[in-house]
Amino acid sequence: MEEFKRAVAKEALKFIEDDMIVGLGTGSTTAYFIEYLGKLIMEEELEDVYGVPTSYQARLLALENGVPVVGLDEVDAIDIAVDGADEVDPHLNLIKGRGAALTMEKIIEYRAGTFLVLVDEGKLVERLGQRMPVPIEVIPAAWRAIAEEIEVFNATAELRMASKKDGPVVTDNGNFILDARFHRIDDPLDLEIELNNIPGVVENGIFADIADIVLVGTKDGVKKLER
Ligand SMILES: O=C(CO)[C@H](O)[C@H](O)COP(=O)(O)O
Repeated sequence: MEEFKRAVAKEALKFIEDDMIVGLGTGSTTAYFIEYLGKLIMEEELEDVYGVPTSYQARLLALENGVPVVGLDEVDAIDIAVDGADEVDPHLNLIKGRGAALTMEKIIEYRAGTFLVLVDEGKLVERLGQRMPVPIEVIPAAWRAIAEEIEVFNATAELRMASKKDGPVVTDNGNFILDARFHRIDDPLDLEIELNNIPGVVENGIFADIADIVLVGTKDGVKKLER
């Protein structure tokens, strides 16, 4: 799997040109991309490329690897955003947010000229929710009420607990994460909108209709899927 991640991260570099503003995703696959991007910038093979991080993780990695960072409010536009995903369906709808960075990821990726997704073939599914729950970022005070309300969608939601901290995961925005398992997701776009209509929901991890290109690491090399 690490080999596939490195392969798609390398392939993603072909999409980056001088003078680009690049949205920097979160997770282990994007970490390779940030590392390789930093190398090209340090070797002056790419000039005037700036990264807009989607998380503290992406920001720290960018700084560590020599990718200059700017905030979303400092740029006029984002040329391309590069990020991983947890599931990809045949229409290139995604589930994201295992790393709890889904809100900033969606804010940046929605606005990118091109949204490029990097996955290995194990992330391809016939239907979203087949393997992974849908992460939902919620205002802390509302977590229990929202977890109960989500049952209306034939789903169960669990508060995500931290592993190196006592208590729940707290996102970069100071919120909690609910991981919701749906019996069946027939219409990802509809569910994405419905979930965001619940008061107290900040954002959810369904990314319907926004991925432009998905690079898939397979044992036969990197495959390109386009919408
Ligand atoms: O959505 C994410 C973080 O919020 C990640 O992009 C997603 O979980 C994929 O991560 P990885 O590349 O480590 O498998």
